[in-house]
Amino acid sequence: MNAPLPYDPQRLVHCAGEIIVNVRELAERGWTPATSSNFSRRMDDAHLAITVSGRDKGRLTEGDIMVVDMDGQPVATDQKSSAETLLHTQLYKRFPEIGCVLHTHSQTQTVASRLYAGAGHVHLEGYELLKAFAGNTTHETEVELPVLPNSQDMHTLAAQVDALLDRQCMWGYLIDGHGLYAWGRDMAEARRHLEAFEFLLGCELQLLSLQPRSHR
Ligand SMILES: CSC[C@@H](O)[C@@H](O)C(=O)COP(=O)(O)O
Ligand SMILES: [Zn+2]
Repeated sequence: MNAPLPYDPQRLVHCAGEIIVNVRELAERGWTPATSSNFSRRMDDAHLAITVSGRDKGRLTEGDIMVVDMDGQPVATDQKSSAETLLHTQLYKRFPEIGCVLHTHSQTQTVASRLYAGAGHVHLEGYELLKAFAGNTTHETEVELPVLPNSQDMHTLAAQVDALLDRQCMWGYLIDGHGLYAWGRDMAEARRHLEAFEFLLGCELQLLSLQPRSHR
């Protein structure tokens, strides 16, 4: 007889369904090219539902979502979770209120990460859409979106993220030449944050391209 699952299977069905529906829409916008990107949803205090590594994120089905514990270990499956699982679990472990982490590779995010890697952040100020970030109530505010150097070593990346989180409250970060991580208390909030970053980065890139070369 099989051992009982340490999580609620109905919760997995619910979380996987949310991931599949939302990620399909993000993929249709071209934000998950060539199997890139990864997505997760907190199931309970000890488990998250996360995409299996290497899958085409535009065609996810229930079999492409698996369960890992807060140390990133697969639970009741021999599938391999996202290569970037640690960047998800570190957020869930640190912030019990976080319920969803979304990582995408749109062209806007990738170009912005290259342009602002030297500065180490993208400064966003004066936009009405800054109110999309939880806690902001006016456009008269500033958000610094950090840009981290890329690494294939997840422990190096996670250490950089932890150092940033020690210093500032944030809802996302860019990785140079790579993409964007954004999160929130639930899927709707994480998606709102992701879409807001995408829109604001697009605005900044367009403003830059409209500036005369002498002012750049
Ligand atoms: C296809 S290249 C992108 C990957 O290296 C990685 O950055 C990524 O986002 C997807 O990795 P995955 O292991 O499928 O979660
Ligand atoms: Zn990635």
